Amino acid sequence: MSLSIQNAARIPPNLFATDHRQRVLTQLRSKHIGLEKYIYLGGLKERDPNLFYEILLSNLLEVVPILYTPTVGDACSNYSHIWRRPEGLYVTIENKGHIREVLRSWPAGQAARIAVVTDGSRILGLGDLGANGLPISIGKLDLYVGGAGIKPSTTLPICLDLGTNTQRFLEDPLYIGIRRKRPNTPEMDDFMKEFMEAMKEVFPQLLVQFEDFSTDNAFRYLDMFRHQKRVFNDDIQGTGSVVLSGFLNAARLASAASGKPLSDQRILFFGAGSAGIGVAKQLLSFFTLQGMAEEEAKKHIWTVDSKGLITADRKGLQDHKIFFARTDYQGPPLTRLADVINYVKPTALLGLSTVRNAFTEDVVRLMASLNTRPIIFPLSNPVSLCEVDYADAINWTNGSVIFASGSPYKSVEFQSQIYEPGQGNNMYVFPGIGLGSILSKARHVTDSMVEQASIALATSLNAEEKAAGLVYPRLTRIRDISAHVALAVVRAAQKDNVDENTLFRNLSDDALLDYIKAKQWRPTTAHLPRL
Ligand SMILES: NC(=O)C1=CN([C@@H]2O[C@H](COP(=O)(O)OP(=O)(O)OC[C@H]3O[C@@H](n4cnc5c(N)ncnc54)[C@H](O)[C@@H]3O)[C@@H](O)[C@H]2O)C=CC1
Ligand SMILES: CC(=O)C(=O)O
Ligand SMILES: [Mg+2]
Repeated sequence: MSLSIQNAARIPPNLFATDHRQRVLTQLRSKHIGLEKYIYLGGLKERDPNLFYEILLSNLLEVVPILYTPTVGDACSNYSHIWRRPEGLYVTIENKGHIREVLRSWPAGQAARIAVVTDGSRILGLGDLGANGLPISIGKLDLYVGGAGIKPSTTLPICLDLGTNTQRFLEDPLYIGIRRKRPNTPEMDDFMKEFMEAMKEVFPQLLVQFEDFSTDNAFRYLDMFRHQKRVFNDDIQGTGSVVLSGFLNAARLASAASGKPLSDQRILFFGAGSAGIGVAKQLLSFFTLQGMAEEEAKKHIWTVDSKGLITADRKGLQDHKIFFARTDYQGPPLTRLADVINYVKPTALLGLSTVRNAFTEDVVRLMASLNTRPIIFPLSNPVSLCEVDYADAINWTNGSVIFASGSPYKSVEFQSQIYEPGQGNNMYVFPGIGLGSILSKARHVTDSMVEQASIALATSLNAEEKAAGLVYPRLTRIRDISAHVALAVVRAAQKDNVDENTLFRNLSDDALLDYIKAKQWRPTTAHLPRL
């Protein structure tokens, strides 16, 4: 018997590709725990990557919350226990001195175009998970493939294993990382410099997305490398971009309801870490795009951290908090959120604090009493750390809230009406920022590329989405949206003269959009399991 006949005989006679897709979905749906679904999908990706991406693309609303927030949070928290096979690259502090060789071991070699790199020190809002952080890099890259059509073989998930300061992992016999505490700043700086140099040498075309570094290091390494390398920070820039976008649409809805000018927005940030300050800086554009000077725009933004309203007279203020520290508040420290709201009278309350249910009934009702349509964005991930649940926000505002959360919520029925939440998550922009940067071979990711991505997303709502009062487009359109975002990113790269690939300069927008869409990788359909 020939080998091919032997192989064919291993496929059951009545196996058809369409049925098999349904079989896979049935198997997935038979699992009732998120983490089990995550493990199942990981196995599917290993067995049949094509089918995995097909299932992802045709069931985005069901599958994204498993591969990404919230379930990826469980996967990271438990990664040492659920680990099955190598899925990405670990570069450890012990590799210092020969990081190039470690990078060269990546099977796809120079084909890599996009790497998501975490050091596991602040995974979502779950803290220092050390080497368990790898699934966040994998999940983000699944969205690059699903959302933007980046070819799977060109993606590179990396976890930098520099140790962990979380004692329970150091004591866990199954912990997969190096058993040591994290290095001090000079040691980490040396490591990061060697790592980034080696990345550029081994993968000259590669764009690096920094992900879930603890706040100080997030700002530090973005500042250190952004003007030398192809790199951006998703938590600072990606989140800034996506929230500006949702905010542009939310402010229009609020302004239409109140009759007040758009520029009257007063924005209160609850949480002032990499995400909070990253978003606050990007939201300055909301005002400057309307012609306001930056100094004036800054006056429309207040920030709160675990010690209360951030004021310039506070001792030992971390560097990243200084820019928005208020100089105009005199009085005792304002530590209760309700007191800060009574003082600031915000039109918008944005949560990036990791504090579950911090937006209590009092707080939400207070926002509703101050505004016809209060903008409330509880953006902390995963759902277990969200500042307020959607159903509560709808109930406590009698349906008037304009809402977007970091992790997904289901629609809510209130007084016989269905309300649909927005999801203000950087997943709406990083795939398009990456795609546009890769296609234009951008030397750097400039501020204008990030801002234009945001505007492209904000203007991508179709008539039906606008009529439904949404602030973000539906996720099911993510491929199309990412293509529009990528187009805006390419154009901004050209204006900033950072496009090494200048071939697109003479193309019309329509022609370039067609080109981008044609470049999007798609899984082949109607196949049977591989032998
Ligand atoms: N929706 C999205 O796309 C994104 C959401 N995030 C989420 O944002 C959250 C924060 O991330 P980072 O800024 O990097 O973390 P971080 O830990 O640096 O920042 C948290 C901030 O919240 C403040 N805070 C903590 N407890 C508080 C309390 N009781 N009252 C007031 N403020 C308090 C801290 O002082 C700090 O300023 C995480 O949950 C993360 O998942 C981050 C990036 C993107
Ligand atoms: C969404 C994301 O990047 C975060 O929560 O860190
Ligand atoms: Mg992140």
